[in-house]
Amino acid sequence: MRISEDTSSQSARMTDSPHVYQAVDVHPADDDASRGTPKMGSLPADCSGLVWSNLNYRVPTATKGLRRRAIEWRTLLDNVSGSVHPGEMVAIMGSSGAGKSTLLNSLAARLKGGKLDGAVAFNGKPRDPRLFKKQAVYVEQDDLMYPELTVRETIQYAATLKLPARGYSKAAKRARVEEVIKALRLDRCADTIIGDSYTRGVSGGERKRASIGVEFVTDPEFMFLDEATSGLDSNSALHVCQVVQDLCRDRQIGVLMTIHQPSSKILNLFDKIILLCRGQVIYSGPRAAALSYFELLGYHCGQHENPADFFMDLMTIDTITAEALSTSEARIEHLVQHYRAHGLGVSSSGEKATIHPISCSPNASTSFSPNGSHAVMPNPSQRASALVATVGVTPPDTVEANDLPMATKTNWALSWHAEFGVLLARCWKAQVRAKFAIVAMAMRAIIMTLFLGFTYFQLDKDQPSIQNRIGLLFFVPIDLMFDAVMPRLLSFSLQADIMMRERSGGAYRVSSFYLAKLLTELPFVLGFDIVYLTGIYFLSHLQYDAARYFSFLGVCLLLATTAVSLGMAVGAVFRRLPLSQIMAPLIIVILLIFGGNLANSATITPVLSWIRFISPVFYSYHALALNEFRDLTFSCGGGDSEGQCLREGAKILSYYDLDSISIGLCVGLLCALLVAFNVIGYISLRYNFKPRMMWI
Ligand SMILES: Nc1ncnc2c1ncn2[C@@H]1O[C@H](COP(=O)(O)OP(=O)(O)OP(=O)(O)O)[C@@H](O)[C@H]1O
Repeated sequence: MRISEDTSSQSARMTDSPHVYQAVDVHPADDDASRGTPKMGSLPADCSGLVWSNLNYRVPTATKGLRRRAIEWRTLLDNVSGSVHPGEMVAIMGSSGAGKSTLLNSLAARLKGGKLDGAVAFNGKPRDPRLFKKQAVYVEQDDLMYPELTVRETIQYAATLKLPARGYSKAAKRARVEEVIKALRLDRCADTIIGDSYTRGVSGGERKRASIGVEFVTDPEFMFLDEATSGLDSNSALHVCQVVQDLCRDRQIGVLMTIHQPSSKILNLFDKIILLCRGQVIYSGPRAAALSYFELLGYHCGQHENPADFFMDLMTIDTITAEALSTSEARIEHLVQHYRAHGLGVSSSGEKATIHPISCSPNASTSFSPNGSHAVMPNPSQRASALVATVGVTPPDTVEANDLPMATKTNWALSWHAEFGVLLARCWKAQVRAKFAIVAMAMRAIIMTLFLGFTYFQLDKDQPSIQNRIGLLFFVPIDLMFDAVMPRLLSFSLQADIMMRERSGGAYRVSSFYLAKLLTELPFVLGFDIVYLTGIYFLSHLQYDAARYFSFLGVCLLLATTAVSLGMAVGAVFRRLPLSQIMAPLIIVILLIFGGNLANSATITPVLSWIRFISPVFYSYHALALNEFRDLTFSCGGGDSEGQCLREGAKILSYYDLDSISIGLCVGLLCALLVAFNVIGYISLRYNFKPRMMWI
């Protein structure tokens, strides 16, 4: 690439030479003709596809001074305009940090925070949040899917949950899944599990195509893809892009994707490219015309050079030396300014004509002049006004989709019961296939049974056995708490992220997901707990009495259920796995300090002593102790000369301050905590995992 020319001489050439402009008159006749699109000058009434104008996005970056809080704003998108029409595949390119994802997210209404303004239209109208969520799908960079499910099952569940029951019978949904599998060339791996870093599943390219299939199954009109080729080898990347191109052409859907340094083969698949540098456009137009455009500005792409590398070099800010830095900054400034001032060039007749990004016809110049003559959109604000005037886009205030009144929300594809059934089946399938987790739970149950059972083996009814019983009955609730809470965090985090992605397309309700998740966690936890609790009950020789055994089991299982709910609540409240993994043990430790054994509640400051009332350990420990010690008599061994022997169970309970509440009350309050934790978990899941959408 030769980009070392003096930019002032380039400017001079650009502005002085009419020949240059003639050559840059990039109206690919074949493109227009083949698509039968209207020519410039006659803006079609139906401006199909996605059109945006003058997007500006700023984020607050810093506050200055100790007293005065002055917010600094950083501009991430600066007057960005463009369009993607049906059947068109468009790439957003730029170096790292150029703003590619920011632009993609702003168009997909997925930005979080900051200030966005400008105008966006879809099919000639402002985007309707409830419709756009269905019309346009977003394939995220991280392919979040259940690792235990096969490709076919993954796409099938997406179809079942997202395609409306009215209009799609079960057979029609199955047929649609097979169609998608075929279109994405996933036949060979359709029955292979997705897999993850622990379990081998499909390849990276297949995984990406499966992830596209999950979104494409709803037959969208538009597809956003974020870095669809990242992490893939060149062949897989090409394959993914070819598949996307086929979908785009066959279904006439618009495709906008961010891409990092594509190979020349991949680049050639795109109809248009948008080159971004520091949030500013240096080129937006037909891919085929880009090299001529830069050529005429004095930047030559070598014959054997990959054009994508050439574009990347053009956009790279060279920070190696001060001189290189100023040269590259000057080059970029010049490219930005030229693009803003002239668009892509002027017509061969000498009139200025822009192939303007907010064109309503693919690759055609846009003119808003009524007589149809070529005209330039002189400046960004005029372009925005023109878009407003011609396609009726009035930038509304930013709203969040979930803040819309109920009446305007999207209808759910399935009834609550049907949705719950599908989610329950999916969660259950994923749970039973997580063999590693099941084996680990079984091992834990066996090890703890043997360890505790033989530590407290066949307790007598003498004085030392009082301490052992107390220790065992306090330890069991602690162990159940850790065992129920900690493993829940990881699976909850992954599945809640999947839920958020699915809900951003309006797939299902939070309540059905939450209940399905809770109910699929319980059978394994409670099943292994029954084995473990029964083992230690009989090995340690707690009271051999059916009623007492079932009370022991009942209280412990209620505690385990409460703890599973606590685990889900912690995962939902703290949102991020690393944070919830730190907070969960902290919360458990606090609850066990106030569990009634380690600290005497009478001596604790009232500021803290209330914590025992929200501690499931406190209630379960009390209930288990009451269940065991009531009516039990202990021997005093060598006599009771000091009068310190504790003979009756009632006295022992009183001595340890365990007789203040009844078993019934403990059970009732444990149930209250169970409900409270689930309410907290559900509300937090609803708000912390809410897909935040920013509409303009
Ligand atoms: N919310 C935010 N607050 C502050 N800066 C942000 C925010 N979001 C993005 N940025 C910054 O904006 C710039 C553009 O980010 P963006 O993720 O769009 O870049 P990108 O071109 O997609 O980069 P990459 O290819 O490395 O993913 C980056 O410098 C990034 O640090």
